[in-house]
Amino acid sequence: MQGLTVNDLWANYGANHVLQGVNLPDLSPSSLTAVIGPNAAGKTTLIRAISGLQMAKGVVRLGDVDLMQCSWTERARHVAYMPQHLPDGLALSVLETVLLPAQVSMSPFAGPDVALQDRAIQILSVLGVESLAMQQLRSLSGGQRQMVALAQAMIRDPRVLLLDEPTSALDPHHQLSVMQCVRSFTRRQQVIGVFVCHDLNLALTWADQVVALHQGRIVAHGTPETVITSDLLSEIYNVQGRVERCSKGRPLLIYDQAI
Ligand SMILES: Nc1ncnc2c1ncn2[C@@H]1O[C@H](COP(=O)(O)OP(=O)(O)OP(=O)(O)O)[C@@H](O)[C@H]1O
Repeated sequence: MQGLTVNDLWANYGANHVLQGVNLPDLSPSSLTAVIGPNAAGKTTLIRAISGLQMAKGVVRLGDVDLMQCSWTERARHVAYMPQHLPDGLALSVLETVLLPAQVSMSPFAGPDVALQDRAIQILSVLGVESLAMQQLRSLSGGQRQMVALAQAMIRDPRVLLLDEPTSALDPHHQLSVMQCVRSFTRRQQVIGVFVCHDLNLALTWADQVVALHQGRIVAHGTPETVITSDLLSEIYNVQGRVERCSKGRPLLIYDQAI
């Protein structure tokens, strides 16, 4: 099985050293990992560095493949990144937007790929937004655009799926359906899933493991309940809080106050 290895990863914006030797635990196929941490901790930079969109130094390997040495196209075949927001001003329909990255490597003279279009519709339908297929992207709400961005990443059939706050604009129903969809996609296709989130209850509920990033360094990793603790909340978020059990026995994070 082709696990993802990230070791000693460094990235900076000028004098701002955003990632300072990040070592992730081994990320295995079919697993879902949440990256948590306060604002400006470096979470987006980390997953962009893994995808190759952000310049970085260090080790990023997928099984035997050294992703740092791959061409951009080869890296993009292995790794898909879903941004927090799709760029504004794209004069494309939803279907065209979803198909765009999957068609980049095709000849401009190739006819329409019907199988790919069917697959795009099928992914939109799993996300519950197939009725939007012919609408213009710029006419959609923030939450609808977020689901289109997810469909765009999924259609590429990546080995690694990197999601930047995939549910931040979604209502509770769509948060649940998107996370169910992501989890079944990673398990069924043996994909390595990584999502950045600020909603720690989302991490407690959906992640197999959690990585906590603070000031560009990993300060904790492990199962959700071993990482998301009162101590961690006060240490990196300056918040007093606790993990309780709901009536169904599931862990639930309660925030008491800012410190
Ligand atoms: N394009 C950029 N140019 C310069 N500095 C940047 C750029 N993008 C991010 N930074 C800086 O890098 C640091 C880490 O940013 P990053 O977006 O990775 O953090 P984050 O943990 O994802 O934050 P948030 O939770 O607020 O989204 C911040 O100090 C930010 O100001």
